[in-house]
Amino acid sequence: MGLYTKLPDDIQEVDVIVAGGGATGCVVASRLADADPALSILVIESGINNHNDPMVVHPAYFYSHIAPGAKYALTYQGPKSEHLAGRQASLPVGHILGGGSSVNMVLYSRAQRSDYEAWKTPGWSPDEMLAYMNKTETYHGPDPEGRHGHDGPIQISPSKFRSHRLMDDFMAAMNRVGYPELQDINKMGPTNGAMRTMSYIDLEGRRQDTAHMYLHPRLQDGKHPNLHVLVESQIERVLIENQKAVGVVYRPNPLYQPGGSSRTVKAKRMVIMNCGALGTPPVLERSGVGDPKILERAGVPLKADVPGVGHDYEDHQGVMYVYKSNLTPEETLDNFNALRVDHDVLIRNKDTLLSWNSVDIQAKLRPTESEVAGLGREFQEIWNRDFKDIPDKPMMIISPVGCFPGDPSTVSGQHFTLVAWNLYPSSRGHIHITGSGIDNSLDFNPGILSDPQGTDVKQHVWMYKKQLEIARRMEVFKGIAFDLPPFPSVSKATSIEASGPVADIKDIEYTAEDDKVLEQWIREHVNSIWHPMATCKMAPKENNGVVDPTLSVYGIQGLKIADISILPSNIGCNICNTSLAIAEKAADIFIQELGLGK
Ligand SMILES: Cc1cc2nc3c(=O)[nH]c(=O)nc-3n(C[C@H](O)[C@H](O)[C@H](O)COP(=O)(O)OP(=O)(O)OC[C@H]3O[C@@H](n4cnc5c(N)ncnc54)[C@H](O)[C@@H]3O)c2cc1C
Repeated sequence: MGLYTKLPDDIQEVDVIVAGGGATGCVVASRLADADPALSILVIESGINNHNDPMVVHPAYFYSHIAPGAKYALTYQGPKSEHLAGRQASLPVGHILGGGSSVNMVLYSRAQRSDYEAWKTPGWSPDEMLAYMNKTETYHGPDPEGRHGHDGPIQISPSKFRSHRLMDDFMAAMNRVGYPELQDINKMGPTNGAMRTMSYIDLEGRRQDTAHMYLHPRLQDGKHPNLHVLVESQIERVLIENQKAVGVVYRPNPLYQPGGSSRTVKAKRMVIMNCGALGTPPVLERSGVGDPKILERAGVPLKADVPGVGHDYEDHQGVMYVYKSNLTPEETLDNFNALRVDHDVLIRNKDTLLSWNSVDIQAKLRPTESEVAGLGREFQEIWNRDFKDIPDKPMMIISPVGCFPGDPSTVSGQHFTLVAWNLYPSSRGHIHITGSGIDNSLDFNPGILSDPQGTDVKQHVWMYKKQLEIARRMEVFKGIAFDLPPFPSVSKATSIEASGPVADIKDIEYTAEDDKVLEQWIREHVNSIWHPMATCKMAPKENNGVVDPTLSVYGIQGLKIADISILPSNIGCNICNTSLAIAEKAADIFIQELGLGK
């Protein structure tokens, strides 16, 4: 048992290898270890150990994880894209034990009932998934309808710090534009309104990543002698013999241990892929599992013809709208992010600010029928097909963020940001290998706004207008801090600031010409909102599926996937909750298949 940076020589073979120790990998390994302490399990994680790291434990450090050069994240960059006005989209993912759960924004957010219904997969219905969501959590919010878990390992609590003026003001502005406050938008019921957020933190305000909540306690309790965790080590490929996964080849990660050489570990019973939506497809392809054309181009011998690998990448796409405000430095995270306060003192004093992810409200919204009609015929068709008759399906999430989302030392004054992102874009991307080695570059294209009908950008046109109407009705609003789209000077769209009481503000009117300008501006500003998924879908093989409902990779025995890459289709939320539920469900499947715990 133990956590290693170098695997002891005597561990040459285990029962199960968990490839990737991120949000899902830590859950799967822990549940298998509980089911049978005699089962030998090896988790192999590319990043470093996260144990008690203050930058992990305190959610206020979130912005350091998405900043350029972030220590605990890997940034994937797409190609220059005409759909993004020649820009390259970039996307950080967790690269540390606990993966995304160690670096994410700790926002607790669940998918809609209709999301799981759309999967149409036996065993994965909304109610079956709800049981697994509940298994992960101990919910400290009001739960009159019994929709949450109350004895799981992950605590869900409100932040100990709130920016009250920003929070209450945003909620009041939401009401003014017609959206109600809801007690719980995460109960898998109808939603078209806003709630005060809950976070993946305990009552002390500490992050609840899956390494700290699942893995570390089992490594330390003396009851899981066969649970091993190797960090700072990259899986190069899965070893496949006679169409069966029999182990992995890994190497010390040169970022932390330069000059190391590759080594093989055998798995007697199962290899479980948990490298995430951008990590799992390249490992499969280097192992010979994927689209024969891509493998041939990369010089990898084919082991299983599974064309869906790395295909159909989905994500959420957002714009951050930054506003000047009359907030005080005590009401935003800017001083913290700009190191204008002494972090050691905050930590020593257990300051409540450390528990704050800067987001106090999350709203899931739908446009009205007349707003839909205003977005054109093509969008109306998408709406009629995908949204109209599914009333619990939101089109956007919007949240007020209590800080400047870049380097705050480059600006003066206090800001707030409205982050608005669309939930079910039609655009698709991909991630593939270009060569057989782990150091060969990846062909990654998130495909943002690349849908041929051009309706994703229309969603953003609606979101731009809606978020601006909300911002203008906030008492803390003191003008925009982003470059206004270059509307014609005579356009009414240039008159943002209104005089008089917020209750009297009228909506801005836009012309068709304004909308064209807006579309181009959105292409210049939109980016991924850090939710890569669906690159190894659970779906029939002929529909680009990679795994069946038991999470078995088509054509290879003993090879499973249990991370967010298996999502059959997009979900209307931040995606950690669904990742955790997938991991819990996966563990139950594997425990049964392995005949454990009998
Ligand atoms: C910046 C950011 C903010 C987010 N905010 C939120 C939020 O507020 N709320 C929410 O619900 N969700 C959020 N998410 C999403 C959520 O964290 C992810 O959906 C979740 O972590 C996915 O789990 P996973 O196990 O599939 O992948 P990951 O958690 O990414 O784990 C994959 C792991 O595999 C490792 N790995 C990859 N390749 C290899 C290899 N070859 N060998 C060995 N190890 C490898 C990685 O280092 C990583 O630790 C956020 C994500 C990010 C990146």
